Amino acid sequence: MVIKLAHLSKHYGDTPVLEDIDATIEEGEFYVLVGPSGSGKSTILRIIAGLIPASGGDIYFNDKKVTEAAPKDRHLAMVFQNYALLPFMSVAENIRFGLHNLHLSEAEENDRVADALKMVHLTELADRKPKELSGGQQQRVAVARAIATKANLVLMDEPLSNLDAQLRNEMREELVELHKELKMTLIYVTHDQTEAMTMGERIMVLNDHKVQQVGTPLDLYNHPRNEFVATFIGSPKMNMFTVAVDELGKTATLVMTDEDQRPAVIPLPEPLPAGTYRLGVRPEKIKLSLTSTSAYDVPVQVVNVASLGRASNVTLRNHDIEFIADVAEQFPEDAQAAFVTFPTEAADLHFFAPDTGLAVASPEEKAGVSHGVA
Ligand SMILES: Nc1ncnc2c1ncn2[C@@H]1O[C@H](COP(=O)(O)OP(=O)(O)OP(=O)(O)O)[C@@H](O)[C@H]1O
Repeated sequence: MVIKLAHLSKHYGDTPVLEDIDATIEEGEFYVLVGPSGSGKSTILRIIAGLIPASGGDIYFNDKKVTEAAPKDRHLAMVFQNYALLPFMSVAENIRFGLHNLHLSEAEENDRVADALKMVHLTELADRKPKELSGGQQQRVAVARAIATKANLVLMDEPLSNLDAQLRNEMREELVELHKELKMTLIYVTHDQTEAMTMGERIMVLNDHKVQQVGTPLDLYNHPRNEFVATFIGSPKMNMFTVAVDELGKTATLVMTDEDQRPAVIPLPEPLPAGTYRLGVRPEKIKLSLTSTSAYDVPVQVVNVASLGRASNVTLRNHDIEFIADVAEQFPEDAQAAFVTFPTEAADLHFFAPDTGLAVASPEEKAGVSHGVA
């Protein structure tokens, strides 16, 4: 099923919740809606399901307009955060209950329940009541109930958020596998960018009632089209600096309030018009060493070393600018001072206009390679 959202909007009274949302979700795609709390993700899902009306715009399923269609006529399945299992019914009965509206023969119902149970590895627990299951098992029942309907479109709203970290990881992998097997169109809501990045084939990033960017995980990571996406996607976050590009457009200097040390000057791989920019640099692109190694490195104070075992996230300060280097080694925890080298590859330097927050197009993008909005 191909889902199209055209100029979708929603407001409650004067309060806007969604503004002009455009998207095409392809047949069989695992499509993730991600954004901070209140950005309107669940509202989009509920409008697609027909549970709430849009204030404006249209929805199409395979080119058929369904904007006004009743939920039962949309033939989709939904998995909610709270699972919504019926407590007095067994696991099998809960799954069967989801088939009620499809008017299948009893034999067909039995087959679908058995198949769904097998797919989520719950055959053994078919006769248990939900309260006799762990959180992860309850989640599996909710997923089984959705897949037993064989709906071409499945909507999931933060389905893993009640699970502990390890179980959440396992369930992420299981859902990705299940989707590969069943190939239904899946629209998945999460506020967790890691979840979006690990699961989604394409991701819509929402903020401030609007679509910020749509792309594959690597599109968003490598080519964020604005400062919001740049800092929302990735962990630890992309570092943001205010820099001044010189008259010749050949260097960017970190703008600092305290001028008594040597400023950080970054040679630019490609010239930029002179002026003030916001510069984003991913923490793993900042080189850190205990001794000075080049004319371009910058002395920094070490504020904190967070050891992850195989890597360290090191918080650094230069004058009043704090930023993080993510180094693939165990950095000495007692280090007080170090030297950083900023990257010099164009791909690792993300420039944004300070007023609009929009990415300053690289020559590649000017040549027409797009990392589009919708
Ligand atoms: N019935 C309602 N009346 C008024 N405002 C509402 C109503 N339902 C939702 N909102 C508001 O709409 C905005 C978007 O809500 P929505 O649930 O879609 O956000 P979300 O991105 O899914 O957030 P979360 O991750 O917290 O669930 C919020 O600011 C919310 O307060």
